[in-house]
Amino acid sequence: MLMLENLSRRFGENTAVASANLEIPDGQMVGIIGRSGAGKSTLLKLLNRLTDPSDGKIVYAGTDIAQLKGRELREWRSDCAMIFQQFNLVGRLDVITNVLTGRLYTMPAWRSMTQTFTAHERAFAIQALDRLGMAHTALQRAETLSGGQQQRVAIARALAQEPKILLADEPIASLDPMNAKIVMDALRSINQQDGKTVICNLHTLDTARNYCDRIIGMSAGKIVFDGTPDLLTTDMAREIYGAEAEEFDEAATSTTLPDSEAVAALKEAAAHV
Ligand SMILES: Nc1ncnc2c1ncn2[C@@H]1O[C@H](COP(=O)(O)OP(=O)(O)OP(=O)(O)O)[C@@H](O)[C@H]1O
Repeated sequence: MLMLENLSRRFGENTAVASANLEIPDGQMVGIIGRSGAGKSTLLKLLNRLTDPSDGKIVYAGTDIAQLKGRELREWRSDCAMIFQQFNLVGRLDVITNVLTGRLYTMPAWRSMTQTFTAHERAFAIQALDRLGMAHTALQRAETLSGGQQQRVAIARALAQEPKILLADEPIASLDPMNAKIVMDALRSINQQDGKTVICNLHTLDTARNYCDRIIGMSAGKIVFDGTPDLLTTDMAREIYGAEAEEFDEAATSTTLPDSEAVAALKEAAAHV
């Protein structure tokens, strides 16, 4: 169980995350939605301590994560793998080396400095790539892959960390719909087959509805919705996405497109607010 207790992060006068309280049981797939600037990325960064809280607690299995330092903090970051919108691979390195860097967290310091990997670690990395359908690219330079392929490698790298929790910050925002589906299917399968907690920031409401057990809506740093997808009403979506959502709704009623097509198109547009 991951618990946030009155967790806040301020940047000067600006409160990016305002007193967040959440309990996330192990094995849940959670989608965080909200407008640009709502505080979604900051919340994820707080979870793996890429940024430090101004106030409050993050508790996992009884440990206050906000207090960790040194080796314990490194171990937490290893338990809590992060996937980014821009993949963050090292382009000039081959795919397998990129995946193996996911193991660096778990190695003794001398081995991580020399970056020597055992046969077992290499086999593990290939297995992770194979799971994402990417084993055949193991020896290719990462920069030669498409965006969708790079994101699959980034997920394999996260798996190589053997994390307890997978955090994904807009994992499909740079991808076309087909690759977005492949990446979201992969995250859902890791969640369901391995029982890992997956928490992802998502721009598209539909994606959150289709893939997540639970949706958290943020607005101006606050959690304004927390529930199952079926509880997320149009009114609530409007509160989360603000005025723009209303404009999209109004446009939906005046469009000449057939209803279902119009709604789908508008939802897609609203998703990118
Ligand atoms: N390092 C920082 N320094 C100052 N302000 C920051 C910093 N990081 C985030 N903020 C501010 O905190 C607020 C929340 O930002 P955050 O990136 O968490 O939002 P978001 O919901 O993830 O937005 P987006 O969907 O555009 O990524 C914004 O007002 C942003 O300007």
